[in-house]
Amino acid sequence: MAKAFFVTGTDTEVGKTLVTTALMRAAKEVGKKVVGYKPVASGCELVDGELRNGDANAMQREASIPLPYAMVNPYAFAPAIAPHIAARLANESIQSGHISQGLARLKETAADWILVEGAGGWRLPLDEQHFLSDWVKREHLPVILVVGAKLGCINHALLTIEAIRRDGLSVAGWVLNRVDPDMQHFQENAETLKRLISAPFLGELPWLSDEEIGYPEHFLDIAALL
Ligand SMILES: Nc1ncnc2c1ncn2[C@@H]1O[C@H](COP(=O)(O)OP(=O)(O)OP(=O)(O)O)[C@@H](O)[C@H]1O
Ligand SMILES: C[C@H](N)[C@H](N)CCCCCC(=O)O
Ligand SMILES: [Mg+2]
Repeated sequence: MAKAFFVTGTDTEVGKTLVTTALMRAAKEVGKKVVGYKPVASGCELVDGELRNGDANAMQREASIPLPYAMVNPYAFAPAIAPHIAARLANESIQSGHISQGLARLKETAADWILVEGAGGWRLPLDEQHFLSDWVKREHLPVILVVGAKLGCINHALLTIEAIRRDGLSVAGWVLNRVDPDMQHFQENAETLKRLISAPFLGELPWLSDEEIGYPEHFLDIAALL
């Protein structure tokens, strides 16, 4: 039976995709078959008549098993805006049942691990009544938190962890990602986060150059997830 993890972040653009693909690569290095799932994506381009998202493309590329695009990303919206607004503009509704069906199909593959990347942060609306976190709750997925190291991230990280746990879910691990190379007192902030976060620390990604960004898995230790 495949093990699925949900990757969330302290915000949008904090490195969820970079970390998700790094986790996929790290899992493959220890012999796991891994696939990725991006249930809801906004910010997509039309390719051969199908809307495609960069995050989902990257996860499709890293998968151990070749998958059709729609299996990786069932909900794709063109504008790079909050997905529930993009859905409304497209006269579509995001159904959590359909997202569950997609996950169930991935569980039927030979994958050992399924890495599910959220959109935005933890409390991401699907419509005016539902959140993506409700779906994660329903699926009982352990959560991996990506903390984008920038001023304000301590508060965002602690509140996100509080919310995940109040939702009855576990924080399987967290990653510190240096999204801002110019952050002042990075080390002191990192020490504070490590002291205050009581969940397995999976590693720290430095600000990566164009050459290094292809190998982000070397900064992670996935032992706590195995
Ligand atoms: N450690 C890093 N070093 C260099 N560039 C980084 C690093 N982390 C993230 N980036 C870059 O920052 C951008 C945002 O990262 P990423 O797309 O992984 O964020 P995200 O949280 O998945 O965003 P979204 O909410 O849109 O899904 C990307 O261009 C990525 O390559
Ligand atoms: C387009 C962007 N990169 C993300 N995929 C969507 C982020 C939505 C955030 C919604 C919110 O919480 O305000
Ligand atoms: Mg992403």
